[in-house]
Amino acid sequence: MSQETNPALTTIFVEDRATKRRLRKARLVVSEGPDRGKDLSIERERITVGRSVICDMVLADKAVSGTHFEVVANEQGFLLRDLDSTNGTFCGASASSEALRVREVWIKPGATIRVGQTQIRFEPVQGTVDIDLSSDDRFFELVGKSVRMREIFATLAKVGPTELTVLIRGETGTGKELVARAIHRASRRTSSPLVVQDCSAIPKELIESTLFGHERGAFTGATDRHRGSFEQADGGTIFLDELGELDLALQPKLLRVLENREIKRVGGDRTIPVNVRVVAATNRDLRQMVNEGTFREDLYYRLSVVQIDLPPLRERPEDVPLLVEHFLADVASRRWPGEARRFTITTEAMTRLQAYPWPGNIRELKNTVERAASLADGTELGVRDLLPSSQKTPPVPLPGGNAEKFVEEGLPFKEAKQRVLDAFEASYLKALLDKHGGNVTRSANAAGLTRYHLRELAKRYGIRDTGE
Ligand SMILES: Nc1ncnc2c1ncn2[C@@H]1O[C@H](COP(=O)(O)OP(=O)(O)OP(=O)(O)O)[C@@H](O)[C@H]1O
Repeated sequence: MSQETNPALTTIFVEDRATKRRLRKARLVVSEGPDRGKDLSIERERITVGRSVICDMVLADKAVSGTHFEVVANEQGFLLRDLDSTNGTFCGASASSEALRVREVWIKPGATIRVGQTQIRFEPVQGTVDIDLSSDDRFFELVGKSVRMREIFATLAKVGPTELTVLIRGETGTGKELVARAIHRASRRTSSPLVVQDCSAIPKELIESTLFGHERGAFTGATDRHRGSFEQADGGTIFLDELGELDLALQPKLLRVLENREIKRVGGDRTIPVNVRVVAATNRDLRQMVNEGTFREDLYYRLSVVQIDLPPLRERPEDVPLLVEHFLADVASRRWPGEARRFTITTEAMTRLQAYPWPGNIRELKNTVERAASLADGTELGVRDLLPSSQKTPPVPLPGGNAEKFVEEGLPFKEAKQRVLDAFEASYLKALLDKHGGNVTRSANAAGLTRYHLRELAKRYGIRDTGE
């Protein structure tokens, strides 16, 4: 992958402090194909092109996938990334040169992109777009000083007080629930309830009645009338966590609530109006699921009015010191209430924490720091105290048998489940890739995963593949 030197995003500093980001404008122009003449100005950090209405540039070409490719602007340039399209994305320096099928490539002005029967030119445009950064290092309970987090804080400050539906995307432990809480607290709904509903934690047959409630006698065991999460959240906010796990059959019902703001209890025929703001989160790429037909396009369209992409902690190590300080102060105030005693941490230990990739993100960092501080004899923490849990303890053996241990340790359900899942995903992927000689295409086919999803997982667990 050859790299462009001209950054698409530049950070502007005032006296050592990043104050805003500047995006170099560019545009995509369709030069051949059914949509000839269509163009899209790139004025955001990420744009998607494909046949689906959820895309920023919608193409009519039948040989183009639902979400075909994206262009991401960052400090290195504009990155073109194929989104696991069926017919591939091809790129050449100009229309006449031989185009190469690409998975990820830095594109330069004048580059020609071919998808299906369509040819698109990538062109520079005069001018820039300024992206605001918050001047604060926190937003309600969220802490972070990195440019990416302060950009998110600025967005949250803007969308919080509105009624807009928000979709939060991020790996596990990146703070999606905390973002949802912050949105609720920044809204005018803050004196009404925030109802948190983890869609992956409810058995399939109960999800409809959990969300929308049921009438007495609606099904065996429904001895009383039950108000669902939407009714409970009336006047407030509902946070639908792990939305990617929501059964396809239930998705039209959720869509109806978003469109009409009314629900029907299971076993009832009365429509009940609900005044609820919806914030949803997922650790999956829902665009990809739309492409695969496992997530409804119209529902995604409704949900993604505002999208917040939470970066993994390994991409913002500059946030680690502030987070560590925040968690240590928390433990100190619990351990020595009313006293000024504080924990400190050696420079070497902090450097190690910043260098570690944190697959469990902030949740893992928080647990590591809190455990070390709770067990420490003194107030200075060194490298030995702070070895991340995953480096200290042997990998968790697969399910069964361990549940009692988790409970005994007082591990929250979510975290215990995550540990087992992580261990499973890592060993499954490793075995899968080993079996297929590191070949991604064959491994993905054998496991019924998309190449894109498989590569994302491999990246997360630091498992090497051949890239084929
Ligand atoms: N920016 C942050 N500042 C302070 N604490 C944070 C931040 N982000 C996450 N945390 C803490 O890390 C833990 C995990 O956060 P949270 O539950 O919001 O993550 P999540 O993305 O919703 O995880 P999952 O996908 O597993 O549901 C929580 O204890 C939360 O308080």
